[in-house]
Amino acid sequence: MTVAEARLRVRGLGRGFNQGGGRIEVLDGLDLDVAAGEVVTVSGPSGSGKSTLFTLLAAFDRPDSGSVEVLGDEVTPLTPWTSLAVLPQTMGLSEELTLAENVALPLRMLTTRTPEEVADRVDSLLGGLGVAALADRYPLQVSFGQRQRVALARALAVRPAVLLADEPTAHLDHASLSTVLVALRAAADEGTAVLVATHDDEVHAVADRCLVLSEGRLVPGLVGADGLVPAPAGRVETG
Ligand SMILES: Nc1ncnc2c1ncn2[C@@H]1O[C@H](COP(=O)(O)OP(=O)(O)OP(=O)(O)O)[C@@H](O)[C@H]1O
Repeated sequence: MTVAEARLRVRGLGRGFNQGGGRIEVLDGLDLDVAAGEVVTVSGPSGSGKSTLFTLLAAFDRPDSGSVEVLGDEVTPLTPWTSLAVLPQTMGLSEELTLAENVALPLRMLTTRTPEEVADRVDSLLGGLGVAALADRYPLQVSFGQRQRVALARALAVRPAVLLADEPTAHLDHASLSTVLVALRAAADEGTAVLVATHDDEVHAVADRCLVLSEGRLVPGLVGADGLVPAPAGRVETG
């Protein structure tokens, strides 16, 4: 993958923590490229460092070493959602706004769409994720899984260059899961580079590459619902 092709480019990422009088290096020279149009999954045993990695990729924390770039620019807390949209496990929806208003917010703030165009995009996203009927409710008036899909709609609203999604299917039934898989795949097909932390075999199945966090680096493979399994031939490449 060339520099121009990689929308998300991570080099030599390092992060360690002091623990019990010693120090553990959770990420140790991690490299990763994700190109436009790719869905890449990251899995790993509990404690392998997935949250640490996503926290650094989203610039919620600073690495000890290495770099994270989106579209050639170092990621910072000010990187706009049009470049890097983040779907954290906590989702971060505004409780004072309806679900439709939550999805409309980044469109209003970051794009020049007319109110009608914003409404159309919101309808389309909520419809695609099966939550259109809930548009006028507030986040605390819907289920966790419904909030999760609205948060995904909001993250995808501005067609970001890169989407980071942390366990986006963790609380979904099969029908809801399917809508999320379709939305992730559609976002990639429209050009977004999608990186998903997941242990869900159905997410692995729609991914272009599956990577496992092991000893502080990403290697081909996946950790699914049944634990660590070899990567399916032909679908997994190096990070
Ligand atoms: N702020 C911190 N201080 C000390 N140690 C930390 C800190 N944050 C994470 N760690 C340690 O770093 C390691 C990786 O943690 P992390 O939360 O990234 O793992 P994970 O793969 O996301 O785990 P899980 O799947 O259980 O959520 C763990 O050993 C954890 O105890």
